Amino acid sequence: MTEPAILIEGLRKVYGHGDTAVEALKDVHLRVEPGEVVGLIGPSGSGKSTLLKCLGAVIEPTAGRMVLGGQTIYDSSGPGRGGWQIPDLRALRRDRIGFIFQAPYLIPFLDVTDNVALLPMLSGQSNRVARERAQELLGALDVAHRARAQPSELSGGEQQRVSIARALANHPPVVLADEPTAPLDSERALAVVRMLNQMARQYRSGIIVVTHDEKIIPTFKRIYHIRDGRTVEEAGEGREV
Ligand SMILES: Nc1ncnc2c1ncn2[C@@H]1O[C@H](COP(=O)(O)OP(=O)(O)OP(=O)(O)O)[C@@H](O)[C@H]1O
Repeated sequence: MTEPAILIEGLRKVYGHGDTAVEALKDVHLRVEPGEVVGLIGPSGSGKSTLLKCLGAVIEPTAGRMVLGGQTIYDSSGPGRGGWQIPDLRALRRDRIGFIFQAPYLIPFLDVTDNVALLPMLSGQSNRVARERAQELLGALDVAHRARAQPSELSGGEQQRVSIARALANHPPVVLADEPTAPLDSERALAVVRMLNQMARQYRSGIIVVTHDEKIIPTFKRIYHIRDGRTVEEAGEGREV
């Protein structure tokens, strides 16, 4: 059996201490295979952002285990006192996790190619390799013709496609997408989902999409519902897009 792209077991996160402590995640279990896109759905305050922040190594969980691309990154029962199992969390975020947000957040003074090539360059790839990767991804996402444009010259949909290319530029085993389709109309929202599925298959990434968007929820084959800090897995409709 292949290693899952993402494996989370018994994840718990408590904010604060004593009387004011908030147990945002109580017992989260989740598994995403390479090439798979899963939905993460839950009401406001259920713990979705907290889970993404733990997975993205932005905040430290309180207990449990997280494995990304076969490597244990956090284990509260791990060696020593338990906790993070890798020394350089910044390198982990840069090299192994792609982030897609509701807004594209492109760097306004870099052109489209440089926006995508920046991360591979920061990870030590040569200029030539980083630009080749950027061109390949821009082609796959149908924005190659805008490669030399500035972000301000692009439509909203084009900017979002460039932000997807940027998230995939280091071929990360894990991509975390936080409400990536919220501002888009139905057609564009479904196009983004189609691209995420295609990119997941092509680069063998596991993708988690946090969403409230009724337009795209029927497209997931598997959905994790999070309620009151606990996850429940459910088969989705898996509608073709
Ligand atoms: N930094 C923090 N300090 C204390 N409590 C927090 C902090 N961040 C989140 N919480 C609490 O943790 C719980 C889960 O919050 P979280 O933001 O993860 O939910 P969410 O599902 O992402 O909600 P939304 O859909 O509204 O963004 C909530 O009760 C929230 O008030």
